Amino acid sequence: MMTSVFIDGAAGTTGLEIAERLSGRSELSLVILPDDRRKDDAARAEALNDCDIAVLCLPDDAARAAVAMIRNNRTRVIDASTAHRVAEGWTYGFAELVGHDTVAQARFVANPGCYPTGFLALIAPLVRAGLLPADWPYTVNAASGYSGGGKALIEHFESARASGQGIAFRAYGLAMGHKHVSEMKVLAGLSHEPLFAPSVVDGYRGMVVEVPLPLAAMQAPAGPDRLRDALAEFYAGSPLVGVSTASPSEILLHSDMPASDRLELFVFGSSDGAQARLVARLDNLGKGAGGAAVQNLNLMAGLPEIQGARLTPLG
Ligand SMILES: NC(=O)C1=CN([C@@H]2O[C@H](COP(=O)(O)OP(=O)(O)OC[C@H]3O[C@@H](n4cnc5c(N)ncnc54)[C@H](OP(=O)(O)O)[C@@H]3O)[C@@H](O)[C@H]2O)C=CC1
Ligand SMILES: CC(=O)N[C@@H](CCC(=O)OP(=O)(O)O)C(=O)O
Repeated sequence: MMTSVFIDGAAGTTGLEIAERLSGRSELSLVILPDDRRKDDAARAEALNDCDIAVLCLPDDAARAAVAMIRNNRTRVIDASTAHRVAEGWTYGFAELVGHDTVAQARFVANPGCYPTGFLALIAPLVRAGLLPADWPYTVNAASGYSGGGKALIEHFESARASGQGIAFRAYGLAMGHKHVSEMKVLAGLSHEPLFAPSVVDGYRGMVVEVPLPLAAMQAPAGPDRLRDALAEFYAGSPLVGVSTASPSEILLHSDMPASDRLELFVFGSSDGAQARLVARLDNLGKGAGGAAVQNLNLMAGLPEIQGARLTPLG
């Protein structure tokens, strides 16, 4: 049976990525409003109520308003925004962590944030397995390509470059309280909010999310090798998430990285096992947004999770 999919916000950075991945798929009928009606609430309400699955690629307030426009008990929703990630009645759309069947059966799915995708992929399975403590105040250092901030940040970076005042690195979230901190805490089952230090670099897409661990000071029961093995076991068989056993001396983001829906995890450790650096590399617009939305959509539509996925290596 054909599944009808409406992308609300299809002219935005995430919306365009999802539309590209879905175009040409014969098992889906894609609805995108023309430019002159894409912000017309009557047209949006009609499309939201007519489709089987609505994918919201909107700012948080507009996403909440879109959900309120749904007047039936049938339309299913995938929300790419932060609005519903820890909200009651919503399923957190990280199938590898919450279970593929849980996503497949859900009506309301909140797509994970891009940074939390990296953090949770590393930390949640290890805390669950009792290999890392739930009550440690974790630190998250991360660098994102500038498409992570949507059209406004793309314009900011590209106009700065054009004016000869290009930005190589931007640290932000300096007042703490970034909007991604709650989902990191809740979905990893932590007692404390992580200390989150995000930044943006001069590349369009791609991100590195790192969690440094002073394992000896934490009195963690496992060393780096055991943490890596546990992650490899947890993601064994996943077509999208891989744990690297190679030991690269650097983790790179290229400024012209191709789109990819893959997520790569690394565990580096000191020779005495006292310290480790857990690192995730992903495409903020891939597994961090558009790729995750397509994976969730496939599951909800009863299709193979990687249908239409981009499986290009990130490195
Ligand atoms: N960029 C990323 O890497 C990631 C983004 N996300 C989330 O995805 C969502 C979309 O982000 P992103 O694509 O980056 O943002 P953009 O700003 O690039 O796109 C948002 C789109 O929504 C449109 N829009 C705004 N208000 C309305 C409205 N009331 N009705 C219809 N359309 C509206 C905008 O219109 P206009 O073009 O006129 O401004 C724009 O096209 C956000 O919630 C973001 O946090 C999640 C993970 C990663
Ligand atoms: C580089 C940059 O600005 N990134 C965005 C997060 C992008 C994203 O993940 O959006 P969600 O909040 O919907 O998850 C930020 O830090 O606000």
